[in-house]
Amino acid sequence: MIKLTNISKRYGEGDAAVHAVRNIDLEVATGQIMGVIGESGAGKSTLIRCVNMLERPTEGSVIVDGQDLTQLSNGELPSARRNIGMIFQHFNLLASRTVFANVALPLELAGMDKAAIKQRVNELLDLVGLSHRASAYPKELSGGQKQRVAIARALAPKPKVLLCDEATSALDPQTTQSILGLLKDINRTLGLTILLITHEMHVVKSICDRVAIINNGELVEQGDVAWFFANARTELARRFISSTINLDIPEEYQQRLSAEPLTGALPLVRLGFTGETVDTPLISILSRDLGVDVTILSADIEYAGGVKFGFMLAELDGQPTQTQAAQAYLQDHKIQVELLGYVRRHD
Ligand SMILES: Nc1ncnc2c1ncn2[C@@H]1O[C@H](COP(=O)(O)OP(=O)(O)OP(=O)(O)O)[C@@H](O)[C@H]1O
Repeated sequence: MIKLTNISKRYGEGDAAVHAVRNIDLEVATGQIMGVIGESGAGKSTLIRCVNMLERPTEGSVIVDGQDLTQLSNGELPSARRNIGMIFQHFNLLASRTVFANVALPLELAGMDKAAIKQRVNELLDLVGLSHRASAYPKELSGGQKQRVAIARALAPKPKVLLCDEATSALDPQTTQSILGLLKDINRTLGLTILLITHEMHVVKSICDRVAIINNGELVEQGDVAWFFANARTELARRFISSTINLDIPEEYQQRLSAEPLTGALPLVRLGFTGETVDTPLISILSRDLGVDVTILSADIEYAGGVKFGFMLAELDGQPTQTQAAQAYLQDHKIQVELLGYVRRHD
């Protein structure tokens, strides 16, 4: 649905030039939710604004629904943009218009007749749960409600793609979750393709199917969300991931941890669950069939991108041959096993 090929965007010329985006290739399939994550200044806003030509890329092509937008003149862009809705961090509602009139605006501009506008706006307000606030003004709404109005307005021309520019960054955690839930619902019910940018990994984890990381204007890594959480290669990606997962080894265990398998010390392992992990009642099997007791120190197992993934820190208690067999069993079931060391028993 969206295909960016070799996109670069440079602001300014010569020594003062800023290369905000460099040689990015990115594809978002129809019906998918793709998240682009990066730190401040990485080039996220520039990239997403290139998708609807709010910024014209210096190089590369932007194909949305089969149409190369870089080939269109400024006069041809408005009609192509009807296929592409956009929402923003600060909502960008018109303060002088009611909720109803804000949502109606793109339909008025498209020349739709009044009765049809009324019907469509009412449908949209129903979809975003704001029918009861149709005659309110933006200043009378909460942040979450304002973003719902912005979503309804973006959906009014029935776009095939929705671009979300840090759409939840100005909202508190609970409101963020409700807006993300709404976006996911819309994605499912309308089959809408969504490209979002964010600096928060939990946004990606909550609703995205795929994720791409950008740094210094370049695409660093991309993949399915579940795969990514367990397999990310770069330090930056790991940093984003660990911002959502707390799997530190408790202090008390750190002190008793050694790299060598001292007599009587028990292996401490970090288990990684990915989209490929075979669903298995692993703790019962390790203890019943392999004679290994498992003590879970901490675990963060989540459901994202349609699969379970996450990590677990666990101590394996048994004879060395048994704990080795247990690790082999886990690996056979596509659980990643990282041996962190051996924990001495209390003196
Ligand atoms: N209109 C502009 N003129 C000149 N430089 C710009 C312009 N817009 C962005 N930049 C520069 O391009 C780089 C990327 O900015 P961009 O806003 O795309 O990053 P971002 O990842 O969205 O950051 P943030 O999360 O802080 O908004 C930055 O160095 C920024 O200063």
